[in-house]
Amino acid sequence: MISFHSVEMRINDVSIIQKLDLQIKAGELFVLIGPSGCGKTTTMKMINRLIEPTSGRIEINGEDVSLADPVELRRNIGYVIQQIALFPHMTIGQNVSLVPRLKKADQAQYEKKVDELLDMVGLDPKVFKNRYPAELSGGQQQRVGVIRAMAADPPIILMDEPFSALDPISREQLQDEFVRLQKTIKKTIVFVTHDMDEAIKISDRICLMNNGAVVQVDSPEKLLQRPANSFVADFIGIKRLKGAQERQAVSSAKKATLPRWSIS
Ligand SMILES: Nc1ncnc2c1ncn2[C@@H]1O[C@H](COP(=O)(O)OP(=O)(O)OP(=O)(O)O)[C@@H](O)[C@H]1O
Repeated sequence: MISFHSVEMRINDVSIIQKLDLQIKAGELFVLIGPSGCGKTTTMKMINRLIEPTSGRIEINGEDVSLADPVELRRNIGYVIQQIALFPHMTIGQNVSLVPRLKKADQAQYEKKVDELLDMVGLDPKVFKNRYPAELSGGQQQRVGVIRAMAADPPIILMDEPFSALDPISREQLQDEFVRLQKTIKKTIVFVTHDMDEAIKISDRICLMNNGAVVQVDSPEKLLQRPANSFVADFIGIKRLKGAQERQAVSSAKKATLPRWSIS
């Protein structure tokens, strides 16, 4: 369990995060969503100490993270960001197994693990394990980034808009694979997104933030059925409408670029 106790973050006297109290349960997929600049990334980065709070306390299983060695802490917390940076001179297999190798895990065991992980996200290990990142599409690289964060089997994974650089169709595919994967691995995942449909599809609970504060934390069903106030209702409505419009625009553009004879 990750818990925030009256956590505040200020930069030059400007309040970025205001008295945040949050409990993220072990094994849940917890989404942080809210308008741009509301403090989602800051909240997430305080968990692995990439950002330090000005006051308050964050605990992981009752241990104060401010007392943990940051390097050791990050070794046990997977981290996936929007622009996955794979090492270009390493094969996909080497990229995925980097952390277990650094942790001196058993060679044969992690070879097997890499194959299993590649399989889980629909990348045939026989085809992809020995390829280099430049030989993969953006969506395939993003899949590798997701499983790389899982290779060392960390109990917690932080994901900051991991699918947002993808086109809507690849994004939906990867979301489906991710939901299936999480059902098997049951990690504690904190996931930042701008996409309300994505949040509804993948999450156990959604935390909607505004101006550095939590507005509502609930299951997707409850959030949709019982928004706490008009800000929540408006946010859900506007975000879902925009998402639908974006998907429609991409699908129309794809149709327009297909040869005439392939349109049924
Ligand atoms: N180093 C910094 N110096 C000054 N202000 C900062 C700094 N880092 C973040 N901020 C401000 O803190 C606020 C929260 O930023 P944060 O990146 O956490 O928001 P976010 O909700 O993740 O935004 P987005 O959805 O646009 O990525 C923003 O107003 C941002 O401008």
